[in-house]
Amino acid sequence: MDGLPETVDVVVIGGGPAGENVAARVVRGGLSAALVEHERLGGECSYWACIPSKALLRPGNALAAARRVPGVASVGRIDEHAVFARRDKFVSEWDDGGQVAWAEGAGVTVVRGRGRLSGEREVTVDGGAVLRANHAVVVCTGSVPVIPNVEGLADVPVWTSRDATSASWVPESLAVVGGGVVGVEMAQAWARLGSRVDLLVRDDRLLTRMPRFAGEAVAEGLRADGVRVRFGVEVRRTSAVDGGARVELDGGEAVTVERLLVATGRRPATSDLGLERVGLTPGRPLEVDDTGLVSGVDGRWLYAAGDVTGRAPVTHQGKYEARVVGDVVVARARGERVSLKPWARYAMTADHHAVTQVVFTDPEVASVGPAEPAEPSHRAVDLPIDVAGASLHAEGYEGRARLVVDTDREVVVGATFVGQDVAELLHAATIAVVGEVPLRRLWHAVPAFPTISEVWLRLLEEYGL
Ligand SMILES: Cc1cc2nc3c(=O)[nH]c(=O)nc-3n(C[C@H](O)[C@H](O)[C@H](O)COP(=O)(O)OP(=O)(O)OC[C@H]3O[C@@H](n4cnc5c(N)ncnc54)[C@H](O)[C@@H]3O)c2cc1C
Ligand SMILES: NC(=O)c1ccc[n+]([C@@H]2O[C@H](COP(=O)([O-])OP(=O)(O)OC[C@H]3O[C@@H](n4cnc5c(N)ncnc54)[C@H](O)[C@@H]3O)[C@@H](O)[C@H]2O)c1
Repeated sequence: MDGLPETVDVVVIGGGPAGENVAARVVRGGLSAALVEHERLGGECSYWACIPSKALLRPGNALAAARRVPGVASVGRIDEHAVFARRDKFVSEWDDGGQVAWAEGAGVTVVRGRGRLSGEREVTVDGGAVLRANHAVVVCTGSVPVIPNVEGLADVPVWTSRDATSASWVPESLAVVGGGVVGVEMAQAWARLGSRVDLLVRDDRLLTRMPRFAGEAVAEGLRADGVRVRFGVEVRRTSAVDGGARVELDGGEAVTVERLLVATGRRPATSDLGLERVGLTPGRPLEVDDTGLVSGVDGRWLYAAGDVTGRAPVTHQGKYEARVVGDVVVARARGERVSLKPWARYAMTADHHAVTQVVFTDPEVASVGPAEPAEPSHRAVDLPIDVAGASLHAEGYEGRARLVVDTDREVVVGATFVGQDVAELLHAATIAVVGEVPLRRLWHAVPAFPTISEVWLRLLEEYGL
């Protein structure tokens, strides 16, 4: 590890989207930063999560959209080789050379190897190099999949989300365990690429953190693609058959498939990080305050951002947290006072009130803030998306929209949209929530005709304006 600085202002462990953003902000603020990454710079999102999964979904969504427009002369079929080739381009053939060049160009020192905390402001990298931080260590190690304890799982060909996003062949049949975001996105992507898919869900609906109508619409979309969606089923045991897996369910029923995708959630990656050296418990999320400062460690030097905190495990919220942490570390290094007041310059307030998420299935689900009324003053305003823009967009357009309104303050606190191409409706809702725009002022934001956004007007009318 020749050439490493002996001390650096900030050491960041984990070079996913969160870690890269912390390092870049710190350097922008005039401090030096070392970014320690033991796999690929860019993290899960770039190579095995957001990017490849969306590259696999987009062709199917485009084809389905074209089929909903009578008069589009000839609509082809999905060419899986072209889909995989485009996906491979988006993940840079799993080569992080471009990311390393970007980081170094931004003035960040990239250090290859697994980093572990070895004392106050100190990180030891595989091979024994020790990095000492003048100001802070920031943990951005992300998350790892949770694999359920099912008898026989070790003996069958299991896919995790890494396999499901990087495979370049289409299994004849695929069972997907888990009705969360990975489960529904990958069930649809692989069904549209040609697999016969069984989606095995232990709950009574999909996407349990979204409004019930969202899960119902996605289930209908999956069924239209031939996915067999089964609710209330638990995998009891699995066994190997003919290069595939026999999956036995509670109640004695079984399915035999070529591959079994386990999509049963993720947990923060903190088990091999040296947390015990600083008085914290390995395996637990890193609890942080709204500046990203880790609780339970004295001296204000340990911060965290991204999936590892368990606050809002999506890329864009992790990057938001990272921008806050980077700026806070710079501000505190300059001796500036940092306010924790909601919506202050250096507080991650959006994590509590305005987390955004898009599920990129067909139909899409786009949400911000609470899915359901969470306080006595909250009221849900629900409508089908039934405006001219929608029916022009796709024949027989079906969608739903919900606003959660705080009736005391008369502001929108949450919104959910379900339907084809609703993802781009989301930012308007996010601005309304974060800006606490009074409904009576929102009334003057006139949606252009004929767009799907006209549903905003209908929602405000439904509320009573
Ligand atoms: C299939 C799938 C699809 C997804 N799609 C979306 C999506 O469309 N939109 C969205 O917003 N979110 C999506 N997510 C979630 C998103 O991937 C995560 O929220 C995001 O990657 C978190 O970023 P992060 O920087 O916190 O962690 P990660 O991206 O996990 O990066 C952490 C990095 O730290 C490194 N690391 C870990 N431990 C160490 C160590 N001790 N030393 C050195 N390096 C270490 C890892 O190698 C990794 O590179 C998806 C997730 C999955 C699984
Ligand atoms: N578009 C996006 O924003 C996007 C896409 C994919 C993933 N992600 C993020 O990645 C993370 C992981 O996604 P995920 O879908 O794996 O997790 P999740 O928590 O969203 O869903 C996990 C699902 O697995 C089920 N489950 C858990 N244990 C089980 C068991 N033992 N047997 C059967 N079912 C079980 C749960 O009931 C749930 O339905 C989430 O935080 C998600 O938000 C985001």
